[in-house]
Formats: sequence, structure tokens, C-alpha cells
Amino acid sequence: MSKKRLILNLFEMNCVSHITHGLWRLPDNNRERFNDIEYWTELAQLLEEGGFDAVFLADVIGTYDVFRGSAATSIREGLQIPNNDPASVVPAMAAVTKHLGFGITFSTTYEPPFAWARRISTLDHLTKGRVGWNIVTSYLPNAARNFGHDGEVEHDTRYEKADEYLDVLYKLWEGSWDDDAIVADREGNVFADPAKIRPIHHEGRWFKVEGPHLPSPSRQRTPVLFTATASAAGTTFAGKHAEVVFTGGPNVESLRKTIAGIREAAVAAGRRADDVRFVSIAGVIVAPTEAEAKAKLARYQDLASPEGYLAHTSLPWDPTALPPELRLKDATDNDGGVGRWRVFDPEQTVGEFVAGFGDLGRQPLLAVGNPEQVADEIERWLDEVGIDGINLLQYHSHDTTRDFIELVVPVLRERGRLRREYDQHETLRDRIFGEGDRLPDRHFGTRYRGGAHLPVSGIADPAQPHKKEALV
Ligand SMILES: Cc1cc2nc3c(=O)[nH]c(=O)nc-3n(C[C@H](O)[C@H](O)[C@H](O)COP(=O)(O)O)c2cc1C
Repeated sequence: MSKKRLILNLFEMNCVSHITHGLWRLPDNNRERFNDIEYWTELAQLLEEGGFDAVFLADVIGTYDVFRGSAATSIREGLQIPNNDPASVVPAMAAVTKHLGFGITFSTTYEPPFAWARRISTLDHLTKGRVGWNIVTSYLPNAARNFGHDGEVEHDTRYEKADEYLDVLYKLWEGSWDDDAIVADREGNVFADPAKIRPIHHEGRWFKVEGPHLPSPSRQRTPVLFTATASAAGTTFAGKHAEVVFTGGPNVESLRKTIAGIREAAVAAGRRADDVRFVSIAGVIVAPTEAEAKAKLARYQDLASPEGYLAHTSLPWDPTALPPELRLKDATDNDGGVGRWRVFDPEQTVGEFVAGFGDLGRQPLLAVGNPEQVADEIERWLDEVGIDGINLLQYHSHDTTRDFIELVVPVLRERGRLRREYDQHETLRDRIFGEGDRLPDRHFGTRYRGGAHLPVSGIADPAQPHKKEALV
């Protein structure tokens, strides 16, 4: 059996402190340059030189203001504020690269689907088929208040809304235009054929969209669909829609369960179990020798900020205000509001609990060592845990990426886990799945192709009465 090839992404965010809080202070870390277009173009070129598949851009549309009932901790920490729009930096990166893919996070909960469908189609055109979309439903109460709600939309309702959102998008991306709709007939003065373009007339519980889609079909039509979930509602959603699932989770057991559950949900949705690929967050601290890598981890650990992690987790109580020797079971009567990203141990003291938040060693996939040791660990995760790829966390920008490219990429290439060069002209989807540019027929989104399941077959053209808008 051939070896599983690693999907290699960099995990980024258009902000200072994405997910390794406190480390922006490392000497020469250049995260505060995120407002500069050169930050992104340099990064994109570096990633493409190193053979990365994609840069993955996380996003939030609110502040973390649950911890201590205020956004102040987040603001002090640079924790995802200030932040800029992720999609806006993609064209700059695309202009200086040919192969690098782009994963863009966007929420289905607050902004309606028509404009987003247009924006991502534009990006798919400009990148020649290199975009993916990380579908999120948004978890920040402040995000809800920024978009006219009093509080968060209830969890499962967000997924119901997301499901309809995707339905609208598939109608626009897959069904609204035929591939041969653009005629570009100069003599006949016909640019596009109205009979091959149709409105979608979507009317559902959440959205009413007439269409047609404004952009013509891009190479992938539907961008590669990513999501991150472990909940029951999210698992059903991912089984139907997701092509790549981003896995976090506290440990390997929960991860294996998530993977198995989503594969099962994919099969229930008429897809194949391996139609979904799994990409894990990975911390990699590598150096020529193990001792140097461990020393580097210690340097990083010194600067890690538990406060940043506490605010990021939206902990609804403040353990730093309690005596550090108090046991958690005596400090709080529920799960401590720790939530799904942290395992709660009632026997821990408050002091241990706080220190644990800033413990970089708690990462389930953390490889610290020389290049061979790191490659061994990544291969173990591919073969034993069952992931398909990694999203590399950044401790230091751009040293984390450079180290990985210089030290780990050659070893993974030697072991047949990474390609030596890109295939020319391939889209992001084709690179990941090797089955062409478009969604496979067994994906729900393809049901609208050619106008199937849409109320009209084409736009009526009064100047050409024989080509009437036909009801189907
Ligand atoms: C690795 C990873 C990355 C994520 N990135 C984002 C993000 O950029 N923006 C966001 O709003 N949510 C992000 N999330 C949160 C997820 O979208 C989702 O809310 C979370 O996994 C809980 O989903 P569930 O309630 O369905 O289990 C991320 C989650 C994980 C595990």
C-alpha cells in the first residue's frame, strides 16, 4: 500500500496573537506586521518554496469578552484583536504564488449568503481554483451583538441555519450557470447565453435569494469545504458538507471518536468514508538536535501567557482571583466553564489549573525534537491516529515555518510523505483528493448541476422568444 501523503497547511490569522498567546514578544517575532501587505506576500512565497499545500486563515468577528466580563484581557494580550479580514489578504498572496492554497474562515450565522457566494467565487477565479472555505458558525457572544442580535444564536440552530446557507450557495455555485454559458461571440454581440444562466428562487426558513449568481463558474465552483466540529449537530453537518475537517480536541481518544463519527455521518449522507479528510493542529518545535529543540520549547514556555489562554477559552470565572492552593472541585460547582477545548480535573488546584492553560506541552500533537523525531511523530499520527494532514501552529513568525521547511520537509519528502514539487495547474481540491477540480457527484452540493432541482431552466429572453424561461 502506498504511504499516505501529508496535507501540509500553515495555521494563520490576520492578527497578532492567534493561538500561541504571549509569544508575539519573542525576539524577532514579526506578528505585529500583519497590517502590512508584505507580511503576507513574504509568507506566501516562503510557504510555496517549502511545498506547503495551503495557508489557513482563522477568523473571529467579535472580541473575547467573557473572561472577567470584559474585553480588556484580550486587548492587552493582542488576542485576536486588532484583527483584519482574512479574505482580503488572499489576492496579494495569490499574485506572488502559483500553487499555494488558501483556507478562509467565514461564518454562516450573521452575514447573508449571496454576497459571500460572490466573494469566494471571485477569489476562486483570481487564484485559479486555490481557495477553501472554513465554515464556522461563530461562538462569540460579542460577534452576535455586532450583527444585531442580543446574544448568541443557540448552538444547534446555528447549524440548521448553516445547512440552509450551504443549500443557497450550492444553488448559486453549482446550479446557476452552465459551464458553456459564456459564449464571447464578438460577431454576434453575445457575451453570455441567458438560456444557460438561471435564477435560483430560493425561499427557506432563513433566506430568500432570487439569483442568478453574479460571477461565472470558477474552476472549482464550490471552494474546498472545511469545518471544525465535534458536536452531534456539527457531525451531521460535516458528514453532509465537509471535505476537510479540522480537528482539535483534548486528546487522541476524542479525536479518533470524532473522526469515526464524521466518517459514519458522511456514509449516511451518501458519500464515501474517505471523502472527508482530517487535518490536526500540530505544534512542531524542531532543531538540528533534540536538546536544542527542547531549549527552544523552554524559551517559548517562559513567554507563554496563561491569561491569554484563559481569555481565549472564554472562561466565565476568574481563577486568578482565587487562592492558588484551592482545589477546583471546591472552587466551582460545575465543569468550571472549561468547555470543550480543555479537560477539567476536579482534583487540580487553582494554581495548577491556571498554569496548565499556558502549558505549551498539552497540545495533543506536539513534536519537539530533531528532524527525524518530528517526522516520526507526524508519521505516527498519519498512520496510527488516522489524520491526513496538519495545520502547523506558529510560535514564531516566520521562524516556525522556516525551521519546518529547512529541517522537516526534506525528511518527509525522503520518506514519501510530501511531494518534491507541485503539479502544474492543479486546483486545491484536485491536490487534496486527486479526483478533479469539482465536487464529486456523490456530494449533496452537486444536485443542482445543470439546473436540476431549481425552478427554472434558464433566463427568458424576450428578444429570442423561442428560448423561453421554462419551468421544470
Ligand atoms: C482547529 C480549530 C480551528 C478553529 N478555527 C475557528 C475560527 O477560525 N473561527 C471560528 O469562529 N471558530 C473556529 N473554530 C471553532 C469551530 O468552528 C467550532 O465552533 C468548534 O469546533 C465547536 O464546534 P462544535 O460545537 O460543533 O463541536 C475552530 C475549531 C478548531 C478545533
